[in-house]
Amino acid sequence: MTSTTNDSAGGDRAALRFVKGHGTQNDFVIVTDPEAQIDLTTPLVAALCDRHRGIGGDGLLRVVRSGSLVERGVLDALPSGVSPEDWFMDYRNADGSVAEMCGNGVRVFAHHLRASGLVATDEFTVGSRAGARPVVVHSHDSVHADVTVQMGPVRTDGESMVRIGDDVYRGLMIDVGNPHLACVVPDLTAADLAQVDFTDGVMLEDDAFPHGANVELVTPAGDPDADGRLPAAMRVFERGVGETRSCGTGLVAAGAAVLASRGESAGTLCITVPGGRVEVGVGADGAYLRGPSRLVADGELRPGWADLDD
Ligand SMILES: N[C@@H](CCC[C@H](N)C(=O)O)C(=O)O
Repeated sequence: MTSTTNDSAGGDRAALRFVKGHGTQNDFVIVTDPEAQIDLTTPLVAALCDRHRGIGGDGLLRVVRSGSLVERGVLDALPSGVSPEDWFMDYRNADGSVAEMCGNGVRVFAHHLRASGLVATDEFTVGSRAGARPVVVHSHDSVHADVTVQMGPVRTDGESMVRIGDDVYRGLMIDVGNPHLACVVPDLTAADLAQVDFTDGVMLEDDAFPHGANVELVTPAGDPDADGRLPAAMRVFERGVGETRSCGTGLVAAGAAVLASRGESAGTLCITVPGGRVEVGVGADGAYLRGPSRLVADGELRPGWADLDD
């Protein structure tokens, strides 16, 4: 990539290359910055992810060497299991806020590493703020990939409620590296789920999530398929973004919540979201997420693109 320095949202004075990709239509702007030279300010990220004045995306993935983030003071220390030479997914939400993990993001990130030649093997580790995330790239070309991510531990921390419009839903507070409220609503058909109106956002219980949370509504959708996977349908409202068409960590939280609603702690699910379908596995050793990645475009931002005052 062309290196650039950004002193503010409007301070870029060199062309900035990017790749655009998505995982089940959870879409990302990908910026390769191995030595962490870009000052990823909140306004800069928000402008890049803005669908009107920037490229547009649910989030931004910076491709950076883990050790560089520590050297530059972006991270205080390497997260658990992450080596300085590992590629690190420095994830930001569309509003510019930092999040610990992004499951769909890791699939797209791994695809980009593999397709661009930054990584030459199909199995490697991606660093994230939530820790190391081993990946397997089952197949890939320059546009398509099929990727499994080991998503680490899934922790349930009790129950809480959320108001969405006039309705209140109860769910499990689940940590998948980032916080979720996963609400299983068994009597909601897939058609009812599609009608839920997120226009006014979601209202979480006071003090339940000091750093906010992502909210999933999930409905079990019948008997296991021929591979023993439980079908389910999910919609999600993401912290720092709004409603998205998919959320990988949310899919894992939803899968764990569906299993818990059946009195089970392990199993596999095939979950449909507005943007596609993924496989989720939950077990004593942690969870995995398997699904597609698409890289759709390469581009270059023009110097001065982010000037906000004209
Ligand atoms: N879309 C992501 C989750 C991104 C972070 C989330 N919005 C948060 O703030 O925790 C995924 O695929 O997991």
